[in-house]
Amino acid sequence: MKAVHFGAGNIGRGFVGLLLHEAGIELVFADVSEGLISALQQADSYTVHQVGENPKDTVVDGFRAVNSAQDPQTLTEEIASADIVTTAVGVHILKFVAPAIAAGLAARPAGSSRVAVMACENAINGTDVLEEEIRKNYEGDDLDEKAFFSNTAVDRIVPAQAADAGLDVTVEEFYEWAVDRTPFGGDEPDVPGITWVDDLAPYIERKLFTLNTGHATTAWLGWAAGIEKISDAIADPSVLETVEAVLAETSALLVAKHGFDEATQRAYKEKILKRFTNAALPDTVERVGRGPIRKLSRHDRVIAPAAELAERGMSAEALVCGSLAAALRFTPEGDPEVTQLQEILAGSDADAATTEITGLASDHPLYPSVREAVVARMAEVAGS
Ligand SMILES: NC(=O)c1ccc[n+]([C@@H]2O[C@H](COP(=O)([O-])OP(=O)(O)OC[C@H]3O[C@@H](n4cnc5c(N)ncnc54)[C@H](O)[C@@H]3O)[C@@H](O)[C@H]2O)c1
Ligand SMILES: O=P(O)(O)OC[C@@H](O)[C@@H](O)[C@H](O)[C@H](O)CO
Repeated sequence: MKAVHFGAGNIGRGFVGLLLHEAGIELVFADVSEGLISALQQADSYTVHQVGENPKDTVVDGFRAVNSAQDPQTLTEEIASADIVTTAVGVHILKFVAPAIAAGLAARPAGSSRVAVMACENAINGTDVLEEEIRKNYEGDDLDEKAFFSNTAVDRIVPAQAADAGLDVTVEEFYEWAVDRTPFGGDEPDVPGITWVDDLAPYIERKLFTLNTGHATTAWLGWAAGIEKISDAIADPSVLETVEAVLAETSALLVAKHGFDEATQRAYKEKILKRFTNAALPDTVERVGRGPIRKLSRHDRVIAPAAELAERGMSAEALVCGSLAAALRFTPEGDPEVTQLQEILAGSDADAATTEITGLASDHPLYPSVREAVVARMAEVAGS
């Protein structure tokens, strides 16, 4: 069995690639970073260093690597004979990898088995986004004979790696890769690291609205407090207090919407907060807070749960006054989305900015409180 994995970054090497390798699957990385690809091509192996209470090193070897920008022919051939295609590139990048996947699928001989395509991104139904882009790019009318598409939820904290780490990756011990079983029709590959589920929606939302909402809030508030590491940020009592308030709101939504048992959700949240405290993991508020435009978009970790809470007449005050307000004030250098967000806040009127940032319609019940937070930040930007 063979997998082509797009994105040989932190999650690619430290999680998805590792689990595919451990399942005995032939692994091919595809990435646009020439330095990374040539390092992978020259290396026999790399090591995944698990840090925390149970440190462990795992060697990954036997992989190949293709530069997807410079060697489309090889990439097409690899996909044409693969069984699995996965991605961990960022949800906004999926449209750029879709043409290569479409070309590889089109090159598969008629009658060959169908490829399982799975996007492993932090987004609700990222594979649906990828599938739509592949369908736009696929030449022919037999795509459904060549591939099927399955949504996933991936969870493992993999920080940005030290400059001298080479290909090695430092990761936390915990991981969960939940995959929608239904498109596999009873023929799931034997990947011991995968948790197969019949209804993925609750898993995706529980992960995104607990871990990622809490993580982002910790990062944005930590950054405002001048803190560099996530483990230090969550140790700050005022940061923790707000994160707890935010997660009380998202937990209430998850319990009401998906019927999670309250005690189970509480334990899930507590375990996540403990993961944030892992001081052996060199994770930073800049990495976790990155991409505020994506993170504040309508279906992501802040506005999606807040909007659903408001629609149900439940409180989203901490999400708006804690998470959103801190995100609007998150201004590290070097993140294009930070620059874009501050430009929107400096240049638009309040209604245009509110809608552009959050995607909320002006008649949505969450809109007035979000607009108020935007107006407060616009006043600061105008006065600075
Ligand atoms: N790091 C984590 O803790 C974590 C955990 C769960 C999910 N995720 C998600 O996984 C995805 C990847 O995150 P990451 O932390 O590994 O980021 P990363 O920046 O370490 O890796 C992304 C990789 O994608 C490559 N890439 C960019 N454009 C590409 C293209 N057009 N074709 C092929 N490769 C391309 C980059 O060169 C990079 O190597 C994101 O969606 C993220 O939200 C991350
Ligand atoms: O990758 P992002 O930018 O969507 O979110 C940053 C972190 O919250 C994220 O990478 C977590 O570490 C990860 O989702 C843990 O499973």
